[in-house]
Amino acid sequence: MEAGTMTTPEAFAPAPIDARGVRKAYQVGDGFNEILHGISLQVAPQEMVAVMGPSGSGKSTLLYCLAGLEAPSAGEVALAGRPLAALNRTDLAKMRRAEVGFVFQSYNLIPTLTAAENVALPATLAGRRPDADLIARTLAAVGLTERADARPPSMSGGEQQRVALARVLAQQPQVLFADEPTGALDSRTGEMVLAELVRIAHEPGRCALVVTHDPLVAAACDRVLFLRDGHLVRELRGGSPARWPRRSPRSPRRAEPCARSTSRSSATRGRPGSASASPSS
Ligand SMILES: Nc1ncnc2c1ncn2[C@@H]1O[C@H](COP(=O)(O)OP(=O)(O)OP(=O)(O)O)[C@@H](O)[C@H]1O
Repeated sequence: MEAGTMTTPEAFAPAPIDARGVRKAYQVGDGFNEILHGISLQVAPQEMVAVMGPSGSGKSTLLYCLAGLEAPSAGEVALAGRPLAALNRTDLAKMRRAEVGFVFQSYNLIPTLTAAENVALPATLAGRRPDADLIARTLAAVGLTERADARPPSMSGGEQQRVALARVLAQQPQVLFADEPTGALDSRTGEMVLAELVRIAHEPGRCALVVTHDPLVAAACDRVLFLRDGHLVRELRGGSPARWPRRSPRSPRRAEPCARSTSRSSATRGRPGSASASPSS
């Protein structure tokens, strides 16, 4: 298998997440530093895929490019069959609100809204009347019925993460992206969140891509992709820790220069915790 290319069997097509030759470069001084060197991957309907790799290998950058939160420097990304490059800002934002859910380590909750109002937010932003029954059901699914009227500053990190998850459940997105979704949680809450992610990802017409360092999260996924130095270097099915590589995969060949590049600042970067990671973006 050529480094940087991961394919899904034909039987799974069409893929709700479809990336071809994705490159991402940042301006550094007078030059560019390419972080992703031509990544191709597909995630099939009802599939949950983990992306693992060393710190700095480009996992979050990849997730942000796939989710439409950052524009690739080159290559193509299609979500739910729609090429992102063909969408203007408004349509991209609309599509993200309607079809894409985000679960990040920091929860992007609005502190002045109650848990229930935060869960209702994607519907409110999309101009729909929130479905009170659905909101109650999703809060119950994450064990937060009693906290529906609480506001995020009065909630624990685990509770906030579960509100964020309930918001995604209520949104019922076709494509779910998660960045270290259990990273800040105690093991019991982490297991609950993971179980919900697995359940959502395996519903008809849905899928999930999860960036994680956590072997338990990866083990719950259908496939694990390993990223190293901006290349996809290995793919394992079944997510079984017993079959993971004990040594780091061999470094791939050097990247070719990228076709075009973009710069960004941390202010515009949609890192977890920043506004651009919110469902309102
Ligand atoms: N705005 C930016 N400008 C320039 N370089 C950046 C920017 N954001 C990230 N990088 C660089 O891109 C590389 C990959 O970062 P990224 O956060 O995607 O890695 P990661 O695999 O998710 O790491 P971690 O596991 O530590 O979160 C790093 O070298 C990082 O310094």
